[in-house]
Amino acid sequence: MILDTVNSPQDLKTLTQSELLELVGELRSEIIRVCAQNGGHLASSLGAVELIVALHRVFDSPRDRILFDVGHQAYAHKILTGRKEVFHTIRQEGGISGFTKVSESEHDAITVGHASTSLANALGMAIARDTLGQDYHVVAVIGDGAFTGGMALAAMNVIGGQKRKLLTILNDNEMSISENVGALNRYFKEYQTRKWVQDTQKWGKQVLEGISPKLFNLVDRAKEAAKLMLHQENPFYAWGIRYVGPVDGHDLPGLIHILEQIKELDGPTLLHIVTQKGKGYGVAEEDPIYWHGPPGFNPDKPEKVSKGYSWSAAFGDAITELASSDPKIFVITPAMREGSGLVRYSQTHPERYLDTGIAEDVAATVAAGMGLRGLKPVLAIYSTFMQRAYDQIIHDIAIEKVPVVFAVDRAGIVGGDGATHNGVFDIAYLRTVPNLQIAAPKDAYELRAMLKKALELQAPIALRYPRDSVEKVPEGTWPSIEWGRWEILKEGRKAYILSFGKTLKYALEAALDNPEVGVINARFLKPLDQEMLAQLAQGGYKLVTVEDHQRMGGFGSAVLESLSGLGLQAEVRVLGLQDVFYDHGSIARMHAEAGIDAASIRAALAELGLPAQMALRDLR
Ligand SMILES: Cc1ncc(C[n+]2csc(CCOP(=O)(O)OP(=O)(O)O)c2C)c(N)n1
Ligand SMILES: CC(=O)[C@@H](O)[C@H](O)COP(=O)(O)O
Ligand SMILES: [Mg+2]
Repeated sequence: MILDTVNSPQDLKTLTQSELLELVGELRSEIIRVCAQNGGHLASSLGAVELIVALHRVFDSPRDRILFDVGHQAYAHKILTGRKEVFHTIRQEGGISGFTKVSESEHDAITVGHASTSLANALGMAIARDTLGQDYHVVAVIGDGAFTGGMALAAMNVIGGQKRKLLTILNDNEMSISENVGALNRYFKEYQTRKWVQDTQKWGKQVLEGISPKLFNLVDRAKEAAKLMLHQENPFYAWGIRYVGPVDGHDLPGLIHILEQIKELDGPTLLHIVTQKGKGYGVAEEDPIYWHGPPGFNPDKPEKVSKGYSWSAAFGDAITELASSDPKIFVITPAMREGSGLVRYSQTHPERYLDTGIAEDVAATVAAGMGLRGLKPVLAIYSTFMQRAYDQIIHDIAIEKVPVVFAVDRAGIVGGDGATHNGVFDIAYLRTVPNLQIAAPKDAYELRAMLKKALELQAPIALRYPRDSVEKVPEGTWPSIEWGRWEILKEGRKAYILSFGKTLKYALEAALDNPEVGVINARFLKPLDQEMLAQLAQGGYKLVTVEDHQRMGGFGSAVLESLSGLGLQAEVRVLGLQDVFYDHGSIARMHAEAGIDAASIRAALAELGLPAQMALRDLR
């Protein structure tokens, strides 16, 4: 195995071309083997293997900074940069991250997981390099999906204006998680099919063979001048960025050659490479959507597995049904059709469905525009990605109470994706926004009831639910709900656990067999059910609040603030996530570590003088 001899990128420098090609195959096998075990971002990583080998052959990491947007395509980079022995631990508890992470390796230039940040980061590094009088290369690798993000496009604008030496590699596989969308995607597709583009590529390749970097510079300038006439409408030229491409991103010798040439060029350059998502693994090439981030599978007999009935599916089914009888409903996703459970909706109501690409900010403001003009927009968005739309939520939606319903998925700790993807800030950042209501259903029945009612109320309302499975509800079931009222799930004589959503199960478990302790489904997080809260305080009940969200600024804080506002006192324990970032790993274990699981609730109750009546349970 060539891979056995490669312990750092330096080891690539001495390999022959055929050894490098062999290495590409070995890397693919290793990526497939480990993704089969752990799950992971398979298709994206398979598509970037040649590029990563070429980059480490030509550039000199960690001196040169190589930035991977999202970081989900960088598995080969991890293996080649000293992590092959631990690669099998990727995304596992205590193992390496599924994305690049500065604290994990000196070769990881940025900590990432959210899309479209690489270019601004790269520009910052280029500015730091120039300001400090240093000399190294900065290379940003960004996918066509991540390129649809406003951050990437706005950074391009600054990069073009700055004219600093910086290489952007656009890894174009025509896919985001689902098919990529938008005008640039259309442009690139069409651009590649033009005969003169293909001819110039061939010509360019021939001319480039065997010429010195100096001469290349001259040829490049001449070519550039010629191209400028042809490429009149090329957006990169308009931005003042040298465009090279499109080139075959799986032609390793070709890539190495072109990178060696481009490396010498001054100013900002964009290399456009064309790759295939899932390259080298039949099933992933055929269905890169499923194999974007599959759970574990049998590598010899790769089959799709059902991930069970998820909250996302429950939302998707409910909104599909609702939209069938309400022509004003319009659903928006920022590039998360599959993850948000919207495949069925997008097929049933294609005329009332919009994928904005990775542009959460735009998605929120598009929803605002729709809401202002008579539609009932529903923005399906992951809690973690909604962070990108905070200003829009305040400025474009909340101030004027524009009726936008937010279906906030992946709320809480998410597991394998780790700190960048945990949806643990949304209550804190949303509850400070006036006019915005927040609710969290306990099951799919409540989700349906809340969604229907939220659309009737015509107000900005966020419904949050976790990355989890949920019991399916028969079609046509539309329970009603008393809006704003909490629900007593179990009566208690001395204390109540207030919780909602996923952590209700811990609350029920902790209160089981303990007649002193009751459980309340505190499903309305803003506004809180002040009436019930006042009754609890006035009744002298002790309270424990539990949430799968940061303790600071979350639901428990809201309870304390409300009590203070009501001029009431109660003995309260607030259980929530600690003031730290939670990495990838087992959700249950992290809940235990954070102190929000059933055992932690019991401990909090014991502190309040309500020890669990374990004897009863243990006797059974
Ligand atoms: C801000 C943000 N929104 C959404 C996502 C979810 N997401 C992760 S990868 C991806 C698609 C990226 O497509 P591309 O950059 O072309 O990479 P590919 O998977 O095709 O290699 C999306 C939408 C994210 N990581 N960050
Ligand atoms: C890299 C990225 O952001 C997505 O691929 C994400 O990992 C999807 O998460 P889910 O699996 O929860 O949809
Ligand atoms: Mg792509």
